[in-house]
Amino acid sequence: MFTGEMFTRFGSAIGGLAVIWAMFQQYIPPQLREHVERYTHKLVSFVNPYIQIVFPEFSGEKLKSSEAYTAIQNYLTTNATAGAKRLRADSVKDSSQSLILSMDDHEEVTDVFNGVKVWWSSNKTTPKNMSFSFYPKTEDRRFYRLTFHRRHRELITQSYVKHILTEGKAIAVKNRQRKLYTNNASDNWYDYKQTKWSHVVFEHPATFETLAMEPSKRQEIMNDLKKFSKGKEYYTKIGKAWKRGYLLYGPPGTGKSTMIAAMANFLNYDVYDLELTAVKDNTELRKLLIETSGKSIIVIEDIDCSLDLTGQRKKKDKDEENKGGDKDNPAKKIEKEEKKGSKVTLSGLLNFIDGIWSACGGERIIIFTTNYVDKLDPALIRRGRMDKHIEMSYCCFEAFKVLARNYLDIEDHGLFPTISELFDEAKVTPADVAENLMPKSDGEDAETGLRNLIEALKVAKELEARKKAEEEARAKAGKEEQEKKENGEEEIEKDSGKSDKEVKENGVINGGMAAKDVKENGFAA
Ligand SMILES: Nc1ncnc2c1ncn2[C@@H]1O[C@H](COP(=O)(O)OP(=O)(O)OP(=O)(O)O)[C@@H](O)[C@H]1O
Repeated sequence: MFTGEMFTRFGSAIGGLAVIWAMFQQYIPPQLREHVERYTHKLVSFVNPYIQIVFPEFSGEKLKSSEAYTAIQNYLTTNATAGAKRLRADSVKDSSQSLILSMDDHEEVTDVFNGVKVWWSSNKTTPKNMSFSFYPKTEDRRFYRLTFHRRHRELITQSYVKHILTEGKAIAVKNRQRKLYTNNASDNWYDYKQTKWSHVVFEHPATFETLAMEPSKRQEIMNDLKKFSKGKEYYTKIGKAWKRGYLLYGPPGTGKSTMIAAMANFLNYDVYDLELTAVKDNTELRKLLIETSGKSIIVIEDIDCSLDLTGQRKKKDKDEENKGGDKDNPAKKIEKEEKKGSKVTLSGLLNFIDGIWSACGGERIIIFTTNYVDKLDPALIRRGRMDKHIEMSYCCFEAFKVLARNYLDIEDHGLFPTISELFDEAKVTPADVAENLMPKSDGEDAETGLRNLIEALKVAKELEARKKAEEEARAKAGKEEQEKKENGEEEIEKDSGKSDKEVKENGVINGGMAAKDVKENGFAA
């Protein structure tokens, strides 16, 4: 127990030390002071069994932000701040809503690794008389200090520090604000009309859980993506660039864009939405490719409309040109040039997908989408380039159940059997189904949505039946026409056979008659 007397003694001892320290600072020459301080430190560390490692926020000659510091910050924020009493809240760049909590200055937390306890403290120093500073905004030098017992030196320096850095980096990848990039023409005068990536925060809510498609197909895609994202060693082993191409095809509204968002969220990748028509030429395309980061999905939507990439269309254009069509029609020519807008060629695009540059910068997924897969040049989508072809098709009952869960919060309903039957005969896209299920007013119940859908399915079924009947009628008419043609030809053949016979028997063809006449009458017709 402290008594009043002890407090007094303690106070006067501290006061005495402070006076000695002040005199030491003032009267002892700097060189001697340095020596004294050095030996004091040595003495203290000899007696003190604890070791300390300091991780400064900025390091190197150019005072670059230290990766280790950031990794430690992430690690401590996630794993150790539960024990901290004073936290600092910083807002996240590009997001007005998220905050990052980290240890406040001079706060200390503990961590345990393989049963060994360590101490982390967050500190800062403010250098005096800094006339010029490399530091952004502040002159404070922040650092983390790790303290541990010297008997664990090997474990901490060799395993724990490595563990912290790996974990911290993984947390950074997980927590990072993902971005959606698109290529726009630059506003700068010096590179006017060069396209550049610009970005916004990627915040699409689609996931594989909310994606309406057949469950086995969905699982197959998820497995494929997982295998790819963990396949660094495998790709190195087989000597192939770490990238994968997906072709998503199907009618509008079947969820191609939604699938891309779900893939990006599943893998935690950035998305580069490449507008090919805005790219000037192959060189610019390559430049854009090099600027993309790893862990990203590069998307070219509606590839069939993006460029004149199909062999057939090229051939058609050539034929037209040969006929002189566009040569004589300047307006048409200009219109065609404007439509082209870009000089990116098929070979330029193939190079983009699997040329030597496509291997730089880490793992990437390239996705093409199209509503008309038949229009694409087979070279563009052959396996190896577009490794996986995914058909996004009309809604089936299984896919509907996902949408019912998403939109109406129901797993089952008395109307489901009716809906299931209708799906067998009606072609509707998931977008149509979603639109019908979405409540139109507050308080609208699930049954109203389902009944709306049933009506829409009935209409679609009728349409489908009418289309089928029309097709059948057209096919029948075609067949009849063909038969008529064949019969007609037979008749003609019959007729012509008869006349041949007649000719043989009567010699009544012009030439024959003429010959006969000549013989009989002595003149030629
Ligand atoms: N499979 C699906 N799962 C969940 N929602 C879907 C699905 N398909 C479509 N939708 C809904 O329909 C809307 C349109 O879908 P999306 O844009 O993904 O279709 P798309 O096939 O890319 O169409 P387009 O070819 O016209 O670009 C989405 O916002 C989504 O709400």
